[in-house]
Order: sequence, then structure tokens, then C-alpha cells
Amino acid sequence: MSRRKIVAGNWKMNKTPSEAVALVEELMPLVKSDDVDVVFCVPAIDIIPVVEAVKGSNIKVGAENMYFEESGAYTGEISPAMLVDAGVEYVVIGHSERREYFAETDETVNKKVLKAFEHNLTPIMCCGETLEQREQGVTMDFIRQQVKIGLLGVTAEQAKKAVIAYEPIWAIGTGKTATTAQAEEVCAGIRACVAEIFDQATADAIRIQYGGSVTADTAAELFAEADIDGGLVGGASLKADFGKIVNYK
Ligand SMILES: O=C[C@H](O)COP(=O)(O)O
Repeated sequence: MSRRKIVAGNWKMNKTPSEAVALVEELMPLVKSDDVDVVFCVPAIDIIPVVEAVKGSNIKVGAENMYFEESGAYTGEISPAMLVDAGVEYVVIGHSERREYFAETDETVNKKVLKAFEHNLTPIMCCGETLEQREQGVTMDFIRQQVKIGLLGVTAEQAKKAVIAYEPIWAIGTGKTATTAQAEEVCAGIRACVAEIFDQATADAIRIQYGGSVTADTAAELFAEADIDGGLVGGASLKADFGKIVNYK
């Protein structure tokens, strides 16, 4: 089963609006690829200028978060309709930094995933274990729970269009990439879990990324694996290296 690769940059809390436009202008000529979907997931305040800056290219814009209500008294939050109106097509949901620093849970992740689908936004739903969980031998148990709760109430047709990002927490921003075998093992386990929840056709269609210190040097080997359909890239998405990751072949 061959799935189209998807490489998304997660800029995290980096780049002011003017810096964002300058970065897009630097990266645009480097990330041209007919074979790979390229997404820039950017801070909320950068969305409008970045959407404008990528016009005419194949690059899609993603948000790093959104709220699960339509509108109302939720000071500081951003609604799915706001994202859609601004030209956003993807939204990162449940990144481990959101879970750790902003108390997101599998339940709020699930609400956000459902709301994203309602608005035709493609969720990039994140999951991943801590080093302690890996050492305790419960990696797959933990991730299966994250995936199962995160996808509660999602239809098979919706799930086929979703993206799941496997990001071992111990590999994020640490320079410590999971080995290709470790990444593939978990991504294959996630696909098996999706097959259990839905069916094989859904598992074959859903795209699963690896994230965690992906670099221009590690991308080719990781993305060659049967169950790794691209990457969610943090640090390296803020520099020219991102072009090499997109053109990993
Ligand atoms: O969303 C991206 C991940 O958290 C990975 O970040 P990193 O590539 O800086 O390790």
C-alpha cells in the first residue's frame, strides 16, 4: 500500500509575523516536491501572513492548536471556523507540549479531533510515550490508549483522511532520534490499532508520521519504512534543512 508522504513543520512558539514571512520566502524554493505534501504549522498570529506568502505554491498551512467549541467566552482561544476562514487546512492536535504544559488530555484531544473534522480541517493527532514508559515496557499500551480515545466517535471515512504523528517525548528537541526500528515498530503498532478500531482499508489509508529530532540526515531512512508516511519536524523546520527533509529521496 503506497501512501503519499506528508512532511509538516511545527514551528512551535517561534517567529514573529515578519520573521515568518521571511522564513517562508527562504524555504519556498527549497520545499518544492510533487511527491510529498508539505505543511507549515505556524503560530496563530503568523497564519494570515503565511497563508498569503505561500499563495501560488503547493504548501499548505496548519495551526498548532485550536479550541473545540464553536465560539463564545473562551478568552485567548481560536475556533476552527477562524482557522478555516484564514485559509488553514491542517491542525496539530494534542502535541506532547500541549499535554504537558497546557493540561490537554486524551479527552480534550478527542473533542478537538471531532471538531476539526466537522470543519473539514485535517487533524495531525499526536501521540508518544515518555522515556519512563518506554523503559517500563508500556509504550504500545500507552499509545494505543491515546489513539483509541483520540479517535472515539470518528468515522472510518474521516479517519482515512487523518494524520497521526508518533512523537516519543524523549526524542523531542533532544537531538536523540528514535532508531528507525523503534519508530517503525510503533508506527506499525498504531496502524494495527487503527485496523482494530476501524478496518484494514482505514489502516492502509491513514498517514502516520514520525516526529522527534528528525534531521536532513535521518529523514531518508525513517521515511523509507513501510509504516512511516513522513515526519512532523520541529527544530529543523525553521531552517534550510527542511528543504532537504522534504526532498529526502
Ligand atoms: O512537532 C515536532 C516535534 O515536537 C519534534 O520536534 P523536534 O524536531 O525539534 O525534535
